[in-house]
Amino acid sequence: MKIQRVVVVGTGLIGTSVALAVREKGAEVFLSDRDPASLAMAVELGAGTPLPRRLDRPADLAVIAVPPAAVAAALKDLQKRGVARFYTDVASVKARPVLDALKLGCDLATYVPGHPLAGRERSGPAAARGDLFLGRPWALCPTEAASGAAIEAVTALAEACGAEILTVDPVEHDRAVALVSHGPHVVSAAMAARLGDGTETALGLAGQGVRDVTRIAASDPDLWIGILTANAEPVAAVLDAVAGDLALAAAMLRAAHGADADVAEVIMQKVGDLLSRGNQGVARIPGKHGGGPSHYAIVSVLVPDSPGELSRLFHAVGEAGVNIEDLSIEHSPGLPLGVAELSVKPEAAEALAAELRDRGWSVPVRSES
Ligand SMILES: NC(=O)C1=CN([C@@H]2O[C@H](COP(=O)(O)OP(=O)(O)OC[C@H]3O[C@@H](n4cnc5c(N)ncnc54)[C@H](O)[C@@H]3O)[C@@H](O)[C@H]2O)C=CC1
Ligand SMILES: O=C(O)C(=O)Cc1ccc(O)cc1
Repeated sequence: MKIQRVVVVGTGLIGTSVALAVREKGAEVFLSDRDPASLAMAVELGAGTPLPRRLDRPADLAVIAVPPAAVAAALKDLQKRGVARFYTDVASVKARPVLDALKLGCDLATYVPGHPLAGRERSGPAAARGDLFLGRPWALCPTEAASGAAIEAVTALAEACGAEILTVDPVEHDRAVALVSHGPHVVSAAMAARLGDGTETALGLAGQGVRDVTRIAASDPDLWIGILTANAEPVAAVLDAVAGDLALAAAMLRAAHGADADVAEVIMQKVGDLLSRGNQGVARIPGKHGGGPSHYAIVSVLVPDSPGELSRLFHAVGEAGVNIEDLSIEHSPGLPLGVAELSVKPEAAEALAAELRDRGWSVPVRSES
């Protein structure tokens, strides 16, 4: 099935990313948001046109991309207005929206709850990207009431976004994401919160490790309060287990400190066990399927920390005829250099690196996918 007309309600990060992805596949997209500024920006970005109060005929599918607690009411309203033949949502929790929809008397035959396991730590349409879902898991949680045609339509949406579909029961979904998404979010926030007490010197020494561990802690607290509230018990169970490991590690470190070397070595085995279990856990995370946003090659360039240097670099890349697909800048405060990581099409990377070196830029030999 090809979905040709899509309505997206909630033009934030996820809604606008879905809209951009299906637009790229040729679908006609109608957008709606309770915040006129979000809607205007999504339209400006080319994600679609504003949803009129009445469509001449229903869309194939409506995608509800609003906070979890607002999903069921939006579904009820859209179904009442007959906006689409089928409906889905993208909320990070699944059991609660289904229960709410049931309570509000929504039609569950045309509704297939969904959740793309892809996102960013930034909110709003400006952070959206059409390739956000490439190769990422997309959970579908159809209830028994869902019609085959509804499942087909929502499957077609996830496929059009380039995602890998996984069908899972809503309650099992929520337990699973407590482990792989919601628990990690709180752990990241807890570590990032410690940085509030850090001295300037400590923060000046921040390297990639602390950035990796705390990246998602920059996310919108209001959105996450809604997610955690709707998945409280499973998340609490993950946090208890993590807290147990951390408390044991702290106790062992104290016990080892000041103990005789041979005793300390035995005590530190316990901490070593945790680190080894950590290695095993990381190894269990499946690689991304298909080509995701990170299938670009990265060309790293050392950039002096002085005015105009980045603009000089971008000019040089432009002169080389290469498009920058994505960009990140690693810079530790106080250091005279930063590293600009330019994501470019893999076939352009080698020539770009050579061209930049010719122009006097320092480009360490490294290219990753
Ligand atoms: N942020 C992330 O990385 C991910 C978020 N999700 C889920 O996607 C949904 C949207 O999250 P984001 O796009 O990150 O949030 P966002 O804050 O970027 O966008 C949400 C948008 O919904 C609008 N909105 C809120 N209530 C509304 C209503 N009743 N009617 C119409 N518009 C309404 C807001 O004005 C805002 O523009 C949430 O349910 C979230 O759990 C799913 C995967 C990843
Ligand atoms: O930023 C990231 O890497 C994420 O993993 C974001 C994310 C947030 C919420 C979700 O429901 C799914 C994914």
